[in-house]
Amino acid sequence: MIDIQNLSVAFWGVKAIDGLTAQLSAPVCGLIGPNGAGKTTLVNLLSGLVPAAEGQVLLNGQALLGKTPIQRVRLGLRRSFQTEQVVEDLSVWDNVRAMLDHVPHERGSVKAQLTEVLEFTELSAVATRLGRQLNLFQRRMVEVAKALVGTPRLLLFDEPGAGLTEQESLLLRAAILAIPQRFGAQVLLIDHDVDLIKATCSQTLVMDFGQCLALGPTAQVLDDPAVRRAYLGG
Ligand SMILES: Nc1ncnc2c1ncn2[C@@H]1O[C@H](COP(=O)(O)OP(=O)(O)OP(=O)(O)O)[C@@H](O)[C@H]1O
Repeated sequence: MIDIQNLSVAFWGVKAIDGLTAQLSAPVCGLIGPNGAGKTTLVNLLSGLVPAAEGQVLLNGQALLGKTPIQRVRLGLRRSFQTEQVVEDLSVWDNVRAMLDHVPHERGSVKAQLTEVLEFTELSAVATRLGRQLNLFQRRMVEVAKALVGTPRLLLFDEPGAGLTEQESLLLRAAILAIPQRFGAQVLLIDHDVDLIKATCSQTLVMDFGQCLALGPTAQVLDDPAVRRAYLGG
């Protein structure tokens, strides 16, 4: 559960997030909005990369703001970036294993955990392949696998579907949908692919000019005339 209370983030006096209040409780939540709406700023704020000017954010009841990025990782917060952070000279196995050096891991042995997340992300067959030998989809799935090791509680996925083929997008969709139950983590998904949002997110927050334009069940939100005007061009 992400509880955002009256949150503002400013860059040089310009408010990228402006008094945002939202309770995101669904297992998979969508975050959409036009370019410049403040979506990436919100993810950066949650991960501890930018400070808040005011407000509060609670993750499962625990205050996030004021904690360092690594303290947030230890609380179970994980994120993927728009540009994948795969180490080119490390194998898939070692890319994911490197993440385990930084996170508490209680679920069985290292080997068992890596085997589990590589199987879940359909990367077992390429576990020994180097980062630079992977295609875009495999690189994206390495990001997902890295987010799943340890004890994740909240996964922030920033446009994981961008540039994927329809078939790859379907595989990603199935993985995202299965995460909450299989790993006990909530997912916050930013993507411009409305079909991906519709298929995976039961609750969606629409941001515009750093504010909440709409929040609620995804189908209802996407039908909202204000959302259609601001974002869907209808
Ligand atoms: N580091 C920064 N310095 C100054 N302004 C910034 C910075 N980061 C973001 N902004 C501004 O904050 C606003 C929100 O940007 P943000 O990247 O969060 O939007 P977004 O919704 O993620 O957009 P997109 O869909 O294009 O990724 C924009 O006006 C942007 O120019």
